[in-house]
Amino acid sequence: MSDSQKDELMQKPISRREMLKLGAAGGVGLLLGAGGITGVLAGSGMINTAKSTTAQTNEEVVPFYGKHQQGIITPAQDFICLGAFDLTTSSREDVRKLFQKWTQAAAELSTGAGVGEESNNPNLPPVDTGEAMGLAATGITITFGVGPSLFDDRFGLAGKRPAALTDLPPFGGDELLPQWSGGDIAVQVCANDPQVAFHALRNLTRIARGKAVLRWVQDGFQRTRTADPSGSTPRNLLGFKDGTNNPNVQDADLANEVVWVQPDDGAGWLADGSFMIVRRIRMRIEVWDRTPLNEQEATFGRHRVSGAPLGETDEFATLDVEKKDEQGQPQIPVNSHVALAHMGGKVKIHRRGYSYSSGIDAKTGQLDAGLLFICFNRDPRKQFIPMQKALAGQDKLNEYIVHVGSAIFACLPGVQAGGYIGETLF
Ligand SMILES: C=CC1=C(C)c2cc3[nH]c(cc4nc(cc5[nH]c(cc1n2)c(C)c5CCC(=O)O)C(CCC(=O)O)=C4C)c(C)c3C=C
Ligand SMILES: [Fe+2]
Repeated sequence: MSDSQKDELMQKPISRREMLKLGAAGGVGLLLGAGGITGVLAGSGMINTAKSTTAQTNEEVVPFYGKHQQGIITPAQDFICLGAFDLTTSSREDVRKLFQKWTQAAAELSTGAGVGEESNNPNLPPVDTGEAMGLAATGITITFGVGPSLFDDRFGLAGKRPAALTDLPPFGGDELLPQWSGGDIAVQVCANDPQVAFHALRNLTRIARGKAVLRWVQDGFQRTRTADPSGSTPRNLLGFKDGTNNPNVQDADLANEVVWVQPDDGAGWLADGSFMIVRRIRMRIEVWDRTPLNEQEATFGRHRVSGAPLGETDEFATLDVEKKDEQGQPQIPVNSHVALAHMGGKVKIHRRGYSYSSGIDAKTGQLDAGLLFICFNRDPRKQFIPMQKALAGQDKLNEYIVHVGSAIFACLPGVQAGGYIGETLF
């Protein structure tokens, strides 16, 4: 096995079954040397021999350490728990220490373990909160980002603010609420189990006590892999397949073009990181549910059942916004969501959003549900912002949605074992 094959193997989420198959074929021995399968699984975090708060077996472990943070181009897990924090300290050293502690905890949590050493001291609160005890890692990823406000005058970091970490401009139709917007730091936890995801954010919040407090938290979900083992494109709460024409960011060249900040982009410390945009977009579900099918399809520019562009039958058929029907009219309405978001094929973003459902609006009795839109891009000034400007102006979908929350974060580069997230900044 070549070094690059080994690297690729170590970066990929790998199931316990796959690891056992590899072991049987002798591949694991070759890869990791002596120690046997138990050593391999312990080393990979698939079973934890050191802590009693851990899972017995972990079906999927995504390695925490690497060139990039996980949770950005990692195929989306079933659940998200996204928290934005405000710092309560004004000491840069405190912030650095917080990131060091968070890095250690996140690396532990990523293996399916609890945080810290269990003390069993009856006179002290347990170190880990315990609700994930015995649960598998379920592909958990924890991703850290910093917002524009971190670069104000509190920490002496103003000179390091990347120009691309700009405050998002107001867009037409925005009805943003402060309780769903902004934040000094974002912690995105994704996992294939909601309790595993919640546990991680809760324990990271606990670690931050005295240094940072939660500003807002939003949970989200997709259909689970149990409901759709084939892993076809998930549907959003308006019933349409959502994610079909995402760029293939497993292609390293495309990911470098669309997602990853490059060393000469202007902020060297952020190279291999990415910009995350979060928009909490509420759907006017009750209005949509009274809308005829042909109108719904014209709104997106795609067929509801197949997900194909209008006039086509295959979900992955090329989106040709120039194509005319028999009457010489555009086959895909020019004000449809995809016609506008396509941006002539010249501007791309990597979308990684989740549906959310947060009860009802007490004033109207209507559902507070929609899309926790998340995208990653290399430079929001050239990607997300012009795209959202185009959508805010004309998108037919605007009749059925309203943006109520907004945030932008610079997701820090990945780290190797021994380092800490944010080491190039603090
Ligand atoms: C500014 C970026 C975008 C926002 C905000 C946004 C909101 C939003 N989108 C949907 C549902 C769908 N979006 C689809 C495609 C699509 N959307 C964007 C960007 C934003 N969407 C892009 C770049 C694309 C791809 C365009 C292309 O080149 O084809 C689709 C179609 C299927 C797909 O390709 O994913 C759906 C469905 C909702 C419901 C929503 C706000 C609530
Ligand atoms: Fe969209």
